Amino acid sequence: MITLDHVSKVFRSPKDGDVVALKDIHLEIKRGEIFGIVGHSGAGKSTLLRLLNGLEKPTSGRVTVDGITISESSERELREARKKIGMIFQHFHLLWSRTVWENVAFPLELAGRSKKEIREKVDTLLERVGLTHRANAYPAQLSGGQKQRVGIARALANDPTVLLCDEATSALDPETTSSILELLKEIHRDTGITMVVITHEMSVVKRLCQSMAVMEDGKIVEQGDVEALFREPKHPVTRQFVESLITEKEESEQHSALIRIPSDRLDRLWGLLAERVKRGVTATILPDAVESDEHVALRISGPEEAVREVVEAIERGENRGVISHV
Ligand SMILES: Nc1ncnc2c1ncn2[C@@H]1O[C@H](COP(=O)(O)OP(=O)(O)OP(=O)(O)O)[C@@H](O)[C@H]1O
Repeated sequence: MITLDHVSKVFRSPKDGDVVALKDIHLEIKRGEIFGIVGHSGAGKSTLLRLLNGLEKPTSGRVTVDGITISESSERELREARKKIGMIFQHFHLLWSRTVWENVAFPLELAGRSKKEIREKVDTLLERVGLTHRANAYPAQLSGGQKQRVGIARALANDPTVLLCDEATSALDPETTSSILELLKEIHRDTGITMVVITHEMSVVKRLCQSMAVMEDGKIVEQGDVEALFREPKHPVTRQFVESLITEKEESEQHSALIRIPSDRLDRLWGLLAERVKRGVTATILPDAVESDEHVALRISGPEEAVREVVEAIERGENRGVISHV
């Protein structure tokens, strides 16, 4: 569906000299796939995406999208090709003086569709993204998530075969991100559209994409199946991205309970904990919270379910012992 064949891109600037944004990229994205491209800032992700809709031409190599050689197309051919390549952006890029309805109608007007066609299509798209009730609102009156829904409806106006997503959820809070990712998944399920998703958030790749490429310094350093790359990341940059997600997840899953027990019960507590340590439960004695030599305060930490089990077991087995929850 999408092929980049030995593509390089050099930006020539008389002031700053040459900037090599992409170096000998070879990439194939299958029809109907959701493909993630991750990398740190400046890795070349946006440049790669702009090559796919012909906003930039490669310095060398060939870019093909759905049978059209984008890298060799004329401006007129590109205008035609872009109708089939929708794009959504981090900052939405909506027309502020037009209503939601008029924003979605815009690409259809440009494509010369009849008024009736436009009316039907816009109504269907607004329903699809759940914004029928906001049709007459202006972008400034919408939440971030609603603005991105308008962006998605507009991108789908000409029934594209490819949807390019440039950091589409990076300006949104976690809850809104989830709802937009859900919407993109539904659209993919319903239409089979090929999606290219650029992001620096591994959680987005994990939830949305089937395959991915990791970029660094203008090159693809690793690519493949998302599950496989998460299971066995080889390149240090991939490992760094995977670890960033694990840390994020672990932090959100860590729970702790503070309890106070008689010191002479500690031995029995360690016995009880030993069975659970492999499930990620840890216990730390809190020296500052010790009120007397007879009692000790502990922090039990780990996954929520496992922490609850330990605390319940202490309460059950040593109910005379646990004085209180601190
Ligand atoms: N029009 C341009 N002129 C000169 N240099 C450019 C231009 N566009 C991009 N670059 C340079 O190319 C390199 C890759 O930039 P690009 O925007 O593709 O990276 P990115 O991975 O998308 O980063 P970010 O996430 O910060 O947007 C950078 O060094 C950037 O400064």
